[in-house]
Amino acid sequence: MTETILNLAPSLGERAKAALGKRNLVLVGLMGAGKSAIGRIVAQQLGLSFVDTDTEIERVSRMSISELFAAYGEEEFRALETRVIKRLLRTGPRVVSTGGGAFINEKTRKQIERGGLSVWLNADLDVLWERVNKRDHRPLLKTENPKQTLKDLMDKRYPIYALADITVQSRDVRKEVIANEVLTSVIEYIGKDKTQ
Ligand SMILES: Nc1ncnc2c1ncn2[C@@H]1O[C@H](COP(=O)(O)OP(=O)(O)O)[C@@H](O)[C@H]1O
Ligand SMILES: O=C(O)C1=C[C@@H](OP(=O)(O)O)[C@@H](O)[C@H](O)C1
Ligand SMILES: [Mg+2]
Repeated sequence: MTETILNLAPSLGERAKAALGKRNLVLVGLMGAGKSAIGRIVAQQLGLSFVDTDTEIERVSRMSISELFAAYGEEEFRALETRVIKRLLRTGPRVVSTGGGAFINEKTRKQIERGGLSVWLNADLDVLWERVNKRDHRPLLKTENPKQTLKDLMDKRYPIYALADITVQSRDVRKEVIANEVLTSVIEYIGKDKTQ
């Protein structure tokens, strides 16, 4: 006779979802940190919808990020990014993976602070470089020395990413490992935050 053993313990995703309640989860960090890739997995585990802000911007504008930068410049791109993120946060809860510059823009950062829990995927230069140098769709890295550009962006942006609610170290391990660390950190952070 076969016996079915039911595991009734809540999964990591279920526990993190209960902790998160109605809040959005917003991934921030530099290009190549894994925001888009990890956000998708985290959303699956939470049973929430997933949106990558660059993908959403490309959908509404019917242009690629590179085309937008070329046609309208970074300032216009940032204004569009702010509007898109505001709408996505208002219509959540969901997992939102932002583009690397979003959290650096003060207006967008305030929206994220109000509208969700932010997670910085921190990573060192070699990890980022290894990942971004395989593709060429990032307009800010179309420079003579893209690795140095990435380093300059790290110096400028890391103090600001550090303002995020939670930091998780992105590194050379399976994506699922990082995704689980994000979920565990959410549970720990909300457990400690007695104001919620
Ligand atoms: N933990 C990981 N291990 C291996 N590859 C990863 C990991 N996280 C991300 N990647 C890969 O690195 C590249 C950049 O990741 P992506 O999610 O696009 O970064 P971001 O959105 O932060 O710029 C993608 O090809 C992605 O599949
Ligand atoms: O760091 C930035 O300013 C940018 C990062 C990109 O997103 P990823 O961080 O997902 O590559 C994209 O939004 C755009 O190229 C600008
Ligand atoms: Mg991305």
